Amino acid sequence: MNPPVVVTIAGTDSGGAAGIAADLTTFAALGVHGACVVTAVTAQDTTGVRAVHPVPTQMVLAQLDAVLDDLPVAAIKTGMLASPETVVCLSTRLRGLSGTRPRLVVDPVLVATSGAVLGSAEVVAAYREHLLPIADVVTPNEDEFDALGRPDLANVLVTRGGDIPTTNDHGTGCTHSSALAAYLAHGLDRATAAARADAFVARQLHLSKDWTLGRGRGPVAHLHPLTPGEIA
Ligand SMILES: Nc1ncnc2c1ncn2[C@@H]1O[C@H](COP(=O)(O)OP(=O)(O)OP(=O)(O)O)[C@@H](O)[C@H]1O
Ligand SMILES: Cc1ncc(COP(=O)(O)O)c(N)n1
Repeated sequence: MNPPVVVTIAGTDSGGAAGIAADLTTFAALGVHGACVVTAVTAQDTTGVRAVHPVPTQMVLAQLDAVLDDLPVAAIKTGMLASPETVVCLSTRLRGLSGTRPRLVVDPVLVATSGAVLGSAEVVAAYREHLLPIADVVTPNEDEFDALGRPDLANVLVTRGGDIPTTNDHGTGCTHSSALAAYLAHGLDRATAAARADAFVARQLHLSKDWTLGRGRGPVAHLHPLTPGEIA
């Protein structure tokens, strides 16, 4: 039987903790086929974001069209969208889809765990006007919820960290929203998918809580460790 297909529309993180790397490994862990549309390349590590190179909007749309024209997409997750044009054009494209529209999870990545600002005021305005109204679920953290003007919408699910003591939390928001999209693609309702996504992230944070990767906020584990016998 075919796995459900989920697309992430997001940026890269050269340190492998957040963005596309987190999304695709989370999809693999949860049994969905992952496709990816790259919106920006970041030079980033566990300590911060050094540089951002946005992908031109036309190239973002070309990637998305290639995926949508060919694959039976069950769910889409958006992460860092990098420019207001990309937010607006993407929203227009998604709103115009005919047939059964894929479930849409919008993680409005505006502030990184390191504190770096990843979305300008223009990006925020484009989210509010164009993307939030068509999302099934929007998953801002507290800072992003504030930046968006605390929208009073039924589809907004504010994420609030948790009580696992760890500083290895770089990529948790990406992992969480990707898990939510994967569970929706498997056919779960929103409340069940959200509860499962919380449980998945908690388990992954436990797996990586004692890692000492990098000098800053280390990556959350995205996959499950294989036993030595399974690897060799
Ligand atoms: N320390 C923790 N203990 C338990 N669960 C956690 C912890 N940190 C994060 N989570 C889980 O991960 C989810 C996302 O976390 P959080 O809101 O901190 O992400 P973020 O990286 O700030 O999000 P974004 O991608 O929107 O910037 C939370 O809803 C929660 O389920
Ligand atoms: C490319 C990219 N996408 C998303 C995030 C946010 O993730 P986090 O909030 O864990 O820093 C990031 N830092 N980089």
